[in-house]
Order: sequence, then C-alpha cells, then structure tokens
Amino acid sequence: MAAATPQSPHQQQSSSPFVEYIRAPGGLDKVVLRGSRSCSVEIRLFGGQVTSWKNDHGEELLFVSSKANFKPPKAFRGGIPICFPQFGSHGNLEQHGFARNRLWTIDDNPPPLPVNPAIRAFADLILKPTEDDLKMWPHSFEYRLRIALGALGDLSLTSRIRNTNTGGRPFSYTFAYHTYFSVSDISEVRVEGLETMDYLDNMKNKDRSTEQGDAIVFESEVDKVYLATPSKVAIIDHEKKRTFVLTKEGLPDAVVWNPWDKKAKAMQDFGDSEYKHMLCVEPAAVEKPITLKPGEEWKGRMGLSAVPSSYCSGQLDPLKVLHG
Ligand SMILES: O=P(O)(O)OC[C@H]1O[C@@H](O)[C@H](O)[C@@H](O)[C@@H]1O
Repeated sequence: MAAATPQSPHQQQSSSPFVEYIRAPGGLDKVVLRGSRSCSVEIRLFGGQVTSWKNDHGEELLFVSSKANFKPPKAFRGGIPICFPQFGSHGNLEQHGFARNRLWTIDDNPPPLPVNPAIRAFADLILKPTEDDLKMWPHSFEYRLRIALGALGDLSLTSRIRNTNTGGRPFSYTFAYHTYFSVSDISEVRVEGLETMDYLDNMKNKDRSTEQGDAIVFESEVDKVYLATPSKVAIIDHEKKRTFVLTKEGLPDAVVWNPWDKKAKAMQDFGDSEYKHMLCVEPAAVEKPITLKPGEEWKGRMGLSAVPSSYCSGQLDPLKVLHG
C-alpha cells in the first residue's frame, strides 16, 4: 500500500512506485495512482476531482467531455466532481457548491482510516474554506478526501467532513459524488437498484413521484434524485458487456442525470452528441441535509468497480449483479 501524504510532492514521487505527483501549470497539478497492469486513477488538486479511472487494459471508465474546459475557475465536465456544500440548486449557493471550484491540497497528516488490505495506492486531499468562502457560507470546516485504488482496479472515495466552527454553531449541507460513467451507447444502458424508488424530478420543479417496477432505461433527458436508495446500484452497459457496481455508505440518495440532445447543445463544455456516451449516477445526500454540530464529523463513501457482464436473450440476472 502506498499513500500520497508526502512532505513535498517530490518526496512522494520518489517514495512510491504506485503514487506519482505531477506538477502542471495553471493550478492543474495532479496525483496519479497506479494499480496492477494498466489500472490507474488521476486526481486533480483543482476541485479534488478524479478525472480518469482506467482498468487493467488501460480503458477509460469515466466520461470526460472532449470540450471540457481544463482552465480553473470552472469545474471540468466529467470525471467525479464533488458537490459540496450544496447539491444542484437546492440552496442559495452557486450550482453544486464551491468545493468543485477550489484548489485542494495534499493532506500531510490525515487521521487514520481503517486499514483495507485490498487497497494498492491512495491519495489524501484536504479542503478548508478561504476568507471569501466564509463570506458566502459562514462555516468553518475541514473536508478530508481519500481516493483509493484497489489491487483489482476498484476505485473508492471516502469523504470526512468536520465542523470546526468555534462558538457552537451547527451547519447543514447537501452533497454528491457527481460521477460521470463512460458508456458505449446510452440506449443500451440500464440501471438496476433504483426501480420502485421515490424520486424528486428536477425537470418538474422537484416534484415527487415513484419509479415503476422495471429497471431504468434511457430514451430522453433524465434529471432525478432517487430517495432513500439501496447501498448498491448497477449500471449495465449491454453493448460493452460491462457492469459498473456502485456501493455507497452515508449517502441515502442517488441522482441520475443525462442531458440528452437539446441540453447537450446548450452546454458550452459538452459535445452535441456526447450525451450518448455518458451517464451520471451520483451517490448523494439531498432530500435530508446533513447537520453537524461543532466537533462532529460525517463520513460518506463511494466504491466503484467495473465487471464483465453477459447479456443473454434480453435478460441479465439482476440478483447476480446486485448480490454477487
Ligand atoms: O452543469 P453542472 O452545474 O455541472 O450540472 C450538471 C447537472 O448535474 C446534475 O447532478 C443535476 O441534477 C443537473 O440538474 C445538472 O444540470
């Protein structure tokens, strides 16, 4: 196991063959985690954002738009932006909060997390509010993010957010790991684990409805926040014969978003046809904001793995996918 918790980036680079710190101009320094064969994960300090996750054949598993603007202060379109302290427009702050637009730093001294022998390499980042952030959102916090690559290429993100307010003030926030999955063709994708769930429809003024019994498929724009969802969701890419298995802890909700053709055209940093090759499924806490008293800490974890799946006579065995 190797950690990106160096005294200096150069020390880190030399100390582990699995973790590399790469300097880049314009605030785009990144950390690269390397696993077996060609598995890797790339993390930008800007936004604390995972911008690449590759399997052992070196295939990219996350979507990043060919039009992504890699120039701060805008968040990159793709990978895994962090939405904090606000998801979407569920509050008075900028869309999806400010964490995705800030420069994070390497956390030199993170409090320990339980040892996981399956982890091959990890990086620890930290975000604290600037003076300007405090004017917008008057709460002092420490946000620690561990990004870990498992020996078999699994990716996990663990967030620990602590209220460091002095003077006894609690704060509340909403949150999401805004994960952009790369898919071969959105019309060949289905999501299992969210059927029969209640959801808020962002396209209908956050109206509440209930999903039908079937797995979710995609034929038009979708922007829904599924509520109180199970801890495992499967994203099945029939054409690619690949299933993404997403697990989550501390994050009751799951957002599903695809902008489809009209919205795609309206987004400057997104190609007109790219909606066909992406799907966002985002473990989240939206309906019930999380409240922390001073000194309290919240933990929210997402685990991702990509496994081969077979497609026989129109049916996958959902039980196998979801329960192993
Ligand atoms: O363009 P942004 O700010 O990155 O947001 C993209 C989408 O993110 C999703 O999570 C939201 O549910 C959508 O409503 C939103 O359009």
